[in-house]
Amino acid sequence: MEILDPALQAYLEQHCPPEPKMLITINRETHLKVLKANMLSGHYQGRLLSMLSKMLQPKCILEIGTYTGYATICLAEGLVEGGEIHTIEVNLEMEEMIRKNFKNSGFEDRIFPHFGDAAQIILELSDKNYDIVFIDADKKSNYAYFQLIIDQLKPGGVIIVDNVLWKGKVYNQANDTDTRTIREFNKLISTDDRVEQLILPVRDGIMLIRKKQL
Ligand SMILES: C[S@@+](CC[C@H](N)C(=O)[O-])C[C@H]1O[C@@H](n2cnc3c(N)ncnc32)[C@H](O)[C@@H]1O
Repeated sequence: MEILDPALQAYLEQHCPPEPKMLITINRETHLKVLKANMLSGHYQGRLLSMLSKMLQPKCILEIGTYTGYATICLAEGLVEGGEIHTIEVNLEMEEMIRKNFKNSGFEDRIFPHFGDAAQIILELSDKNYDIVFIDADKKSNYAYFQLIIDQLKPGGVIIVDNVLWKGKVYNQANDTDTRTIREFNKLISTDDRVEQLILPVRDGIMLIRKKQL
């Protein structure tokens, strides 16, 4: 899932804050016990999520796609006093590990895990107003999630979307369904007047989407 030169990636990791101990444990355990461990955000991207969260000082965050909870904890690091993060995971087999990781994270009282299909659970959380939304689940639903949550995103709030460069395929000749879907998503966002957006060439491509102030 890397588009960057591995030597550059290693250099970036050497020059960012160290990975907290708890996250090293989750990272290692995910690689040992869970399939598709490359889905986990990892050290550098995790520190980016943490830094963005600390800069935005969110009161309420939504994450779509919990996996083993690594990014949830990174995002929780920036919550203001009394803030909360809701995170949604469809794979019920992950529940035990997710709950254990949150219990050990030091943020247990602020993290609210939800288990089920994101499209349904987003509707159940319709009373929330978000400062940050991290979209990192089934990529084909990215635009549906964007449409579902945009009205609940506060003006100035930020949506972070993972994997928007799709291993570099979006800007190459690739024409498979997944690549076309992500290309279309990137295009739709770049022509939406409600937001301004920027793609960062981090890991597999991170899009920052900021909702304009009214
Ligand atoms: C890329 S992983 C998330 C990684 C995590 N955000 C991190 O950075 O460590 C994607 C997760 O989304 C979950 N997922 C896929 N489709 C979903 C859906 N419709 N609703 C909720 N979760 C979904 C998958 O089961 C998987 O655990």
